[in-house]
Amino acid sequence: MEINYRNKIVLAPMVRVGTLPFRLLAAQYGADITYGEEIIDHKLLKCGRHMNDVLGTIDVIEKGTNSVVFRTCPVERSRVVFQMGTSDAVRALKAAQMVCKDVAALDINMGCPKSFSISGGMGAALLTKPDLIHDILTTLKRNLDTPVTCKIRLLKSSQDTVELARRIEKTGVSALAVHGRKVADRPRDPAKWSEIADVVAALSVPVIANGDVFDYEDFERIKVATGASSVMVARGALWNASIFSPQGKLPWEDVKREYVRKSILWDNDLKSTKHTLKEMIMHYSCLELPEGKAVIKSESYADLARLYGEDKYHEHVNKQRLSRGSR
Ligand SMILES: Cc1cc2nc3c(=O)[nH]c(=O)nc-3n(C[C@H](O)[C@H](O)[C@H](O)COP(=O)(O)O)c2cc1C
Repeated sequence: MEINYRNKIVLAPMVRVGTLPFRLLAAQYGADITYGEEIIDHKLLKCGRHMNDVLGTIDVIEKGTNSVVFRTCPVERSRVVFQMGTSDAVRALKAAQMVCKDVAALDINMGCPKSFSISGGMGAALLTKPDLIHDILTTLKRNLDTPVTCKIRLLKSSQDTVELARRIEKTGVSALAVHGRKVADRPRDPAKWSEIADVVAALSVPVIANGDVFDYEDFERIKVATGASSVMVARGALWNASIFSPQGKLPWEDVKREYVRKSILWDNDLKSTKHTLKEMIMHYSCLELPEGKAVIKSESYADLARLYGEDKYHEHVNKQRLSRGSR
C-alpha cells in the first residue's frame, strides 16, 4: 500500500541510532513515519534475509557473521522507511530487492556530507550529478513496487535547489525530504526554512521539511514557515524521543529507560544502544559523571539493565526468549 506523506511527523534517519528499538520508541510517542539508519548498498549485497522466530523479526544479516545489519518487525511495516546509500543504479536496485518487501518505502540519502559518503560518490556527492540521481531513482521506480523517496540538502542557491528538486519530482518519487542546510553548513548553523519554502512552492509532490525542530510546537512553526506537508526531526528526537507527543515531552530519564527496555526486548546491537545512550547523556549531562562512565563500561545488557534498574525486566525477557527458542 502506498504510504501517505501528507501531514506526517517523521523520525529522521540517524546512523547508529535509528535501529528497531529507537524507531518503535518514536512511534510509541507519536511519530507517523520512522526512517532507519542509512545502510550502504555494498553492505546489503553481502547480506542474507532471515526470519528470526525467537524475536518475531526479519533480520538482514551479513553472511558469514552474526552481524545484524537491519532488523525490522511486522508492527512497523506500514511506517518504516529504509534509507540506503548508493552511487549506482544497478547496485541500488539489487540491494533494495533484499529489503523492499519488508518496509513501507525506500529512501536514497543524497545529503550526507561525511567524507566516507562523498569519497564513495554517495550522499551529498550525488547533489552535483542530476543525471545519476535520475538514473538511480527511475531504475528503482521502474523495477520496484515499493514507494521511492530521497533526502537532499540545499544547494548553493535556492534556484539550484529548486531546479534539482523539479528533476527529482519528475522521476516519480513519492516524497522529497529537504534538510535546510548546505553541504558546508555545520549542525549549529540555523536551518534555512525559507529555502525549503522555495522548494515546496515549486513542487506538487509532498515535501518533508527538516532542520531545527526541537519541540512539538516547532512542527507547526516549520510547516507554517515552509508550507511543507510533513516534518522530519533528527536531533530533537535523539535527545528526547517523546518530542512527537502532542502532550509535551516526558522527562528524559523516563524516555531513556524505555529505550533501554526496548533495546533489551529486541536484542539491539549493544554498541548501537550504548552509542545512542551516550548521545542522550552528552546532551543532558556529561559522560564523565558516573552514569556516563557506567554506560561506557557496560559489556552486556545485564550491565545496562542493572544500571537502569531494569534487571527484573531483563531476566523476564531472557526467560521468555529461552522458552520460545526451545519450542
Ligand atoms: C546522529 C545523527 C545521525 C545521522 N544520520 C543520518 C543518516 O543516516 N542519513 C541521513 O540522511 N541523515 C542523517 N543525519 C542527518 C539528519 O537526518 C538530519 O537531516 C539533520 O540532523 C538535521 O535535522 P535536525 O536539525 O532535526 O537534527 C544524521 C544526524 C544525526 C544527528
